[in-house]
Amino acid sequence: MSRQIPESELILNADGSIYHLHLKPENLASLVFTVGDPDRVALVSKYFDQIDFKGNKREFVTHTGRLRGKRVTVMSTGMGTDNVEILMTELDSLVNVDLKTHTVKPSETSLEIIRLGTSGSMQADLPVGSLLASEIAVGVDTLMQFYPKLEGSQDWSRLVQRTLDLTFLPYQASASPELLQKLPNEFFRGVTLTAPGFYAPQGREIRLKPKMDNMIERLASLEVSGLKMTNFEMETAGYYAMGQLLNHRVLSLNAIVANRPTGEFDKKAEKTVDHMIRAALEVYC
Ligand SMILES: O=P(O)(O)O[C@H]1O[C@H](CO)[C@@H](O)[C@H]1O
Ligand SMILES: O=c1cc[nH]c(=O)[nH]1
Repeated sequence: MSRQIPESELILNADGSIYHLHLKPENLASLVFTVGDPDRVALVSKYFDQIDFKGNKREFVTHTGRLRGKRVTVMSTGMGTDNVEILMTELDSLVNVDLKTHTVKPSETSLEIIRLGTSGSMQADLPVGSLLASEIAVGVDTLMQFYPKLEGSQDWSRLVQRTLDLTFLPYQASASPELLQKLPNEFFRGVTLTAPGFYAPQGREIRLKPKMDNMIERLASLEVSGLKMTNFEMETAGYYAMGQLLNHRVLSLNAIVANRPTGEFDKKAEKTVDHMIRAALEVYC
């Protein structure tokens, strides 16, 4: 008999749904698209053939339905890896924990989770309007200081730690190879820096000057095994690390809406995001 998880650790709402996501197991499909912005959920589910469930709590808005006969969920997460930790843990609990007995189920279920997010390019020749799949992500947040050590190469983590003179070791994790290999060639492949903020942690200056000079140039010139770092966003490394630890297949797709070296923002960002959504639904549904 596995450990009984205290009700203060696996918290359920009065209706039996899981604490933050406000979902019951039957509300979730095994293919889950995630977006940061709650308003983007409907921009994905409008392409479903039918929507059978709608729910929301805080920044977590969920629609579940069917597309071409396949059951599919889309949900929003808000911004940042702190939200991703909640999302991944509660999604995992919905499929791998018996919510009635508060015990881990004897057999494990693996979800397919695909992030459809926006991102800023670090490379002048990765223009706004492009689509990019994060092959590797490096998290410069401290989430993984609290979880077991990740398997696999941490070469990028050490290089980024030295380059940014960080007092802690960042973490590195990869996309699901099965999900990645299904993508058409119009998606660039890249190495993504997951930042714990949008402004100084991505080298932006409004009134406050980032502590670090030339952050974008420094990161963009790094190379490991012939790969360069390509883009900034705020969730992917959290997804990949939690996915690896919990055995779910995860892929992060990015609509490039800003080019940091050229200073350009995508005037057709909504179209670029829609293009990414349609391409992803075509491949995975
Ligand atoms: O467009 P989303 O999915 O929110 O993703 C990106 O946009 C937000 C910042 O504007 C961060 O969440 C970042 O990761
Ligand atoms: O530059 C960008 C654009 C979108 N999201 C980010 O996190 N950074």
